[in-house]
Amino acid sequence: MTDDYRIRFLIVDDQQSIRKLCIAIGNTLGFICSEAESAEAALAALETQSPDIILADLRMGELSGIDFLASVKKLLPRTEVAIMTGYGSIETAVQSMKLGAYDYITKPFRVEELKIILQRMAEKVRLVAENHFLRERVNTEMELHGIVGSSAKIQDVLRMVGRLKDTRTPVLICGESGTGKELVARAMHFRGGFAKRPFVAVDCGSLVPTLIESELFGHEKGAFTGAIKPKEGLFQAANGGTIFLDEIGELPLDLQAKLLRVLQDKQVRPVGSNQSVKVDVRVIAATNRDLEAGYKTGTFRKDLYFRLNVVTVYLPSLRERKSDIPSLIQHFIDRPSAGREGVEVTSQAMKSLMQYDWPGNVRELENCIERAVALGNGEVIDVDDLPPSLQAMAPKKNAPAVSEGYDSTDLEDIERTTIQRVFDQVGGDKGLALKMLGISRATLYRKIKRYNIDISRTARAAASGE
Ligand SMILES: Nc1ncnc2c1ncn2[C@@H]1O[C@H](COP(=O)(O)OP(=O)(O)OP(=O)(O)O)[C@@H](O)[C@H]1O
Repeated sequence: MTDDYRIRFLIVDDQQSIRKLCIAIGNTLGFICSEAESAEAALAALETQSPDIILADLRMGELSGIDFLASVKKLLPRTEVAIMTGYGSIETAVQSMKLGAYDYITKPFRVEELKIILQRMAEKVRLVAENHFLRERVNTEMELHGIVGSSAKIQDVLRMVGRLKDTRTPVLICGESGTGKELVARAMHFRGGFAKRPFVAVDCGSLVPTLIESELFGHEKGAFTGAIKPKEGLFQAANGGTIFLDEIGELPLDLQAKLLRVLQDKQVRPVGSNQSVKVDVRVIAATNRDLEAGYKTGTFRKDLYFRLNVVTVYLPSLRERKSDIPSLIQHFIDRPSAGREGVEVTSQAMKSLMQYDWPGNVRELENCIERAVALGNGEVIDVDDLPPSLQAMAPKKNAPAVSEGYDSTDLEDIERTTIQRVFDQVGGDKGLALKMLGISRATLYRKIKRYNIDISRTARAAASGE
């Protein structure tokens, strides 16, 4: 994203020679440059263009540089403005900084000096744009890649997400690895009223033990060797939003005590500081370990367990909800990153996918489908495209059909009943059905046709409580 983002630069100065010089510098930095000879002309130009950065002289015509700056900030709050000033007007330059100018440069300046300021401004603009882009992407992904599944177990989880999305209550999510704990935590955050606030995910299991405290709570300059400047911790970064503490069971006991204090006092103390900082953070913790057994054997603090465990959400393993496998597969095939909408799974391959036990749960299924899509011929996923452990489950080609396990009729039945049940639940609302099934519109229409599903009939049946 950063590489493609070309900065739009506007120079505002009444001296043509300065404008020419600045445009030449802007060009060497790869900017898209434009110019205006007065503040009025620049404001008129802003009606049709929105530069990312502006360099403006302080003394130009009738409108003062300060008024110009104030108008730009009002019109385009994300545009960065630097001020050029003569030697005598440094005070005004300082005033302009207070009003939100990025920096100032005194005339005459050296080319290198101006280049550095412009580069820094461009970097800031790119970072802000990138953050915005990432946030949007996460939101879009949340919309597109919601929690897929229509089994009763996953529907219970979705109901919990709905109930908890706007509260600040600590939540503990329990489930095997790859069952979607982080996805559910993100849904609780991004679907609720705090969605615009930060969501910070921390994998407690992968933090270096000696650095966990400073990572979580920050540190002061000189707090330890290598702490050359103060650093904000992840709790402060999540202020106002949610911190997701994954693999909480991996946290060493001394850190568990410190975390408990943070939860009780709602303040953190950076390493090396004698002052605490207030934080307002909603904690969602997750574990694939049995924490209750942990406190009984002394590896997890009982008081912390009860603090975190105000509400528990249990995520079922994939083998407990095999009926969701077809819609998850379709979801992974259809999503834009796979770029393979329309790929079908052969019934032999589907049979293996349904029989397998999925110890790595949805993550393993996701990897398996990604691999199969990449290896496959672009039209179908067959047994040969699956990992060896799944191929072993498939009956040999040309061998007589096995009687146990799922045959293709079972699979079609599962799919038909799943789609039917979803329509019953949503009362014929195709948009909602699409979300719950996690498949594309085209696939849904294909399946409705193939299974001859009468949506209006099911909707009426649902409405009349049949
Ligand atoms: N119900 C679901 N619908 C769609 N995708 C899912 C679902 N559950 C999990 N996934 C996907 O499976 C992958 C693993 O999920 P996630 O990282 O949330 O699991 P986890 O339980 O937090 O794993 P771990 O315990 O290993 O950290 C992710 O890519 C996620 O998007």
